[in-house]
Amino acid sequence: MPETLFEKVWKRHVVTTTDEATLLYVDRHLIHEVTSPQAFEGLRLAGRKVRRRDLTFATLDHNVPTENQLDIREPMSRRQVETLRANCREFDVTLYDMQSGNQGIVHVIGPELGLTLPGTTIVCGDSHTSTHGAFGALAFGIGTSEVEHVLATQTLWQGRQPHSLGIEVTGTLPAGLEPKDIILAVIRAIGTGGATGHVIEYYGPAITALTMEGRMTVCNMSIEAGARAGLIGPDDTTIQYITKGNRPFAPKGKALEAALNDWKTLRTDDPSAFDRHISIDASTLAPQVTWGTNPAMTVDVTGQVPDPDHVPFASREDARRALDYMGLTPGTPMTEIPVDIVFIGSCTNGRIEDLRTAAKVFQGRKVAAGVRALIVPGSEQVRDQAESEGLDRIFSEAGAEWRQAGCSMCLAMNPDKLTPGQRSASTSNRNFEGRQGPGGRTHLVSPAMAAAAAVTGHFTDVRHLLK
Ligand SMILES: CC(C)[C@H](C(=O)O)[C@@H](O)C(=O)O
Ligand code: SF4
Repeated sequence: MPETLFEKVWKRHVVTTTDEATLLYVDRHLIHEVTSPQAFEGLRLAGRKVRRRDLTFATLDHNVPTENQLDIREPMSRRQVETLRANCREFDVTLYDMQSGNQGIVHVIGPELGLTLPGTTIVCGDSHTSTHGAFGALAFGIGTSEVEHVLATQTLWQGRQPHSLGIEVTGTLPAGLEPKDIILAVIRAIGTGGATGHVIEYYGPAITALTMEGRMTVCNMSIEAGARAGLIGPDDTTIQYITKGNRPFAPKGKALEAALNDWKTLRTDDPSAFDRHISIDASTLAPQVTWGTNPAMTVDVTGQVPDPDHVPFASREDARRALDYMGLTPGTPMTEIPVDIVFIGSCTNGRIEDLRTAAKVFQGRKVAAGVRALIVPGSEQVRDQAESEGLDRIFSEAGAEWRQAGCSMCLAMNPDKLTPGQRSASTSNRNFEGRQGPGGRTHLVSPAMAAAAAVTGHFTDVRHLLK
């Protein structure tokens, strides 16, 4: 029987099974300040220790102010940050604190440090843990009580084994399009519930052609299609990323040789092994822009705000409500919608490649009058790399704000927020009501498209700026 990559990784980590559940071993446990306080408190009350401190890594991301990290004014934020610091001290867990050189969004720093490896299980109290699947890891988000269970036992109870969904992406991504356009097009095609109960595996020539950064963007948003996780089989691109960078936790020497032999076996034997399967052709895609309040409410930038009677996966009422919240009129060309704020960052698109792509569009241009553009590196390493390449100067000369590392305007948990009615072009992954601040209106786009909106003041087909 042919097996999928997901099944292979799952099987390797089964500790025990009952009629309804499976206990999985966890190779890496990543932690941030939002979902860990009660978990540590639970350990404390039970008088337990962290079972595998060597497999547990923490960072600060959601609450971090990105203008000046050291100036945390919101009391709630300050408390969460200080609590994580105190918990890491008490339980002797490694914390990548602000200004350590390795702080950043948890899903950006895991791969950077070589913590994210093929064939491993990775969990974090955060839904976008699926990002790490780009390396052929089985990575998923867990709840706070599960965080406590993993801290105490290094294992996790799972219900029934998820089904597998193969998403083949054929063809070549046209110039000016980005991995973000692939994943938005996938969610647009299958809906926000399209992968519920499944682990997605992305494959095919358009996926193989992606860099690790691009693969992470795609896997990151698996969760927005309802999937439990998303992954991509490891190949030479994966191995280059792991072995060529300065990645302290990546295997070296003999351990690396053994790992490389093992990673070769980490692939789906045959697409017939998937429970379900779909295919999309990357060469037919145009840049994608969301118009509504979930990531499936997406159109081509060359298109128009849709008629609420003809919105796939949404009732007329839901589509009307979304249009109303977004302050949009059906039939308006997407390129006539002005933006107030541009946010380039997040665990979806806050990596070095994303900043390079954005910089190409900003180079020699200015942020349009009345628009504010925030460029927020996903980690301190990304920030340092971008500065060493002079990208920060390109952004500053264009009139954009160059910030410090954190989740920033992806969600309204730190000072970077939209005010009511403000409209953003955002490279993040969620656009529900209030996500970037109460009353804020979010349009999800790629970094190139976000930069194009910044310099023109409205959504613009970035392909015209790159000619
Ligand atoms: C705060 C955290 C629990 C949350 C998540 O799990 O995804 C956040 O990262 C998000 O993106 O909404
Ligand atoms: S960048 Fe956004 S999606 Fe990613 S972990 Fe932070 S808040 Fe969640």
